[in-house]
Amino acid sequence: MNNKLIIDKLLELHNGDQKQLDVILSDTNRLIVEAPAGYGKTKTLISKIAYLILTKQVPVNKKILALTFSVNAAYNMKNEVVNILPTLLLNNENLKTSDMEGKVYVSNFHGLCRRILKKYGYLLSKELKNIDQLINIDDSSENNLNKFNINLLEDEKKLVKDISIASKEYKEKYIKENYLQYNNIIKTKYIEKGVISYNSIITLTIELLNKYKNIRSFYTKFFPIIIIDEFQDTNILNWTFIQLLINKESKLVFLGDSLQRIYGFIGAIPNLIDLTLELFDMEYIALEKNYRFENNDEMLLLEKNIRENAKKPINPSIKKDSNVNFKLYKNQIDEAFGIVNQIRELQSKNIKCKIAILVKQRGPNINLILEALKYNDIKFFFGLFTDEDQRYIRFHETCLNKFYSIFIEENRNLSKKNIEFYLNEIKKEYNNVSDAMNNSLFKLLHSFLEKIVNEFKGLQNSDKYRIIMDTFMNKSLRQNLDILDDNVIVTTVHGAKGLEWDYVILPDMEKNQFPNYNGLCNRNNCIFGDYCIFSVNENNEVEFLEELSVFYVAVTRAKKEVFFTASQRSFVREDFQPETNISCLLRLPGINIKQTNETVSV
Ligand SMILES: Nc1ncnc2c1ncn2[C@@H]1O[C@H](COP(=O)(O)OP(=O)(O)OP(=O)(O)O)[C@@H](O)[C@H]1O
Repeated sequence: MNNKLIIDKLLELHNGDQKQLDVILSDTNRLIVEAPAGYGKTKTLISKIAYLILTKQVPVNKKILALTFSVNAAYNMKNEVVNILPTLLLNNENLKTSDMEGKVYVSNFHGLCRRILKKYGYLLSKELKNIDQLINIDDSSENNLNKFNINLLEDEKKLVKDISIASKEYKEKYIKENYLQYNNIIKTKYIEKGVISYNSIITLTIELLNKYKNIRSFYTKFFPIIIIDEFQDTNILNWTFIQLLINKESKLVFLGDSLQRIYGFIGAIPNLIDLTLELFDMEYIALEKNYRFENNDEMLLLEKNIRENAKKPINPSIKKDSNVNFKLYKNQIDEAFGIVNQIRELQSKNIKCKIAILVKQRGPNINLILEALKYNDIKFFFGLFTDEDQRYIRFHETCLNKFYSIFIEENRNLSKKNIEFYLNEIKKEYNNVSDAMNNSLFKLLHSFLEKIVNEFKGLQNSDKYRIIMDTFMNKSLRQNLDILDDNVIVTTVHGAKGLEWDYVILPDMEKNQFPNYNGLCNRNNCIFGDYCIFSVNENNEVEFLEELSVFYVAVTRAKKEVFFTASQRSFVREDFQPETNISCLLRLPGINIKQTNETVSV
């Protein structure tokens, strides 16, 4: 088919953005694309995949491997590739999109490893054939081991713990020297109890590919093109694994933003983009235009100034200050009611506007905010589950088991009737108990299944089943917050990654909260005083950048405006604490808080 026509269509779809086009059309074998939030990385990546397929750059019987960090992002990507293909095909009768969607395998790291183990894992342990039935646990917590009666000897316990620490602290040497021993523990003690750990899904795949060169060589050839989105979040296990699939001929495209590395605490490798540039002698393209804040000078300036602080933390070069909305309340009860007023004001201008209240972590203050929202009849979606939340984890296990028995074993299709039956069966498991958490989880599940049926129409049934089961296995329902019809959502910054709302409200902008105590505030270099003026130096720069990344991700979720709030007095365990200070993040160079002291009548 005529490449010129495709390129013209891509130019139109990308509004003539030459940098994005450079990425899409580039034929280099090694490419890194770096760009801040909202510069169109994902959009560009989708077009690149479509372009590679349409211009027949994916050999017969081979696939593009497109990996990302979250399951949801992976499947949205696949869906968008399927949707864009017909647009680019320009009614070319000879090419069918159904023939082409099979040319890309989209997944997250765990999904891909699980698939490889399902096929060939029996070479390491027979039971891995049934990997879908094994319960996935995080074995950094001894409680989880006890829960499944996994009895480890003292030295085994130590090894399990050290592997988890090594993966979080990117201790590559330790992992290379000890992962086989760790795998042996999994094979002999976990699997017989019907359990597998998240880390071992990767380490077992590493063992398999290292031991069986023919399998490794098969996958290396099967995936001649490897694309990784959100590359900055790759941890040492993922990185060790993916390098096994790369050979001299592999075409690599990695996209990311080093400032959005917010999974440092679970081991995302620092400076991975720089390391990889050197290691693979990659070509580098930076995208140049911010589309999320295209017509919003204030947000553009705020985003730019935060980045300047990340670029040169000690002496950032700031041309112009960004004025931000900040309200300081007497105490946290006032803050909660102040947030209610803020929402009312925004909704009075546009009742349908989308608002997110994002918190760094769950704490007493957010409960006050939830109470105030309820008291004032403001409808909201409760999305404060974390990946460690036992109820959240159990919900996914229930959904997976029921899905397996109803749709896989009984071979039912995803009809409206069957989905309704399935949802009712899940509710029955919960004795129809409806509290805030259950209601949210039911709603999330319902919306997620509706999305698969209505929006993912173009995908084959097998793909839809895989998306659903992968989502349950990865405990990823919360990554679907963006499809809810609720206008107000309360969630964590980590839960909001990759999503966007019209307005974002960030409460708790106080010392010990954001940044939190363990992150920065207990460091000697933080000068507590009337104001927390944080001075960055080489001893605290790493921690500073971790906090700044979370702050950056939180701020850039707002398309229109972000509102910061804080309280003078904090309300912890029903006791008032001494005066708090306003977060040092709000007094970074380049950020000017238009502070108003608010009093609220409750
Ligand atoms: N060339 C373009 N023309 C018009 N809109 C665009 C263009 N590129 C991106 N956009 C829009 O800008 C928004 C942000 O794009 P996208 O999500 O791809 O950015 P991103 O760099 O992946 O952001 P983040 O890092 O926050 O995930 C989307 O709504 C997208 O459709």
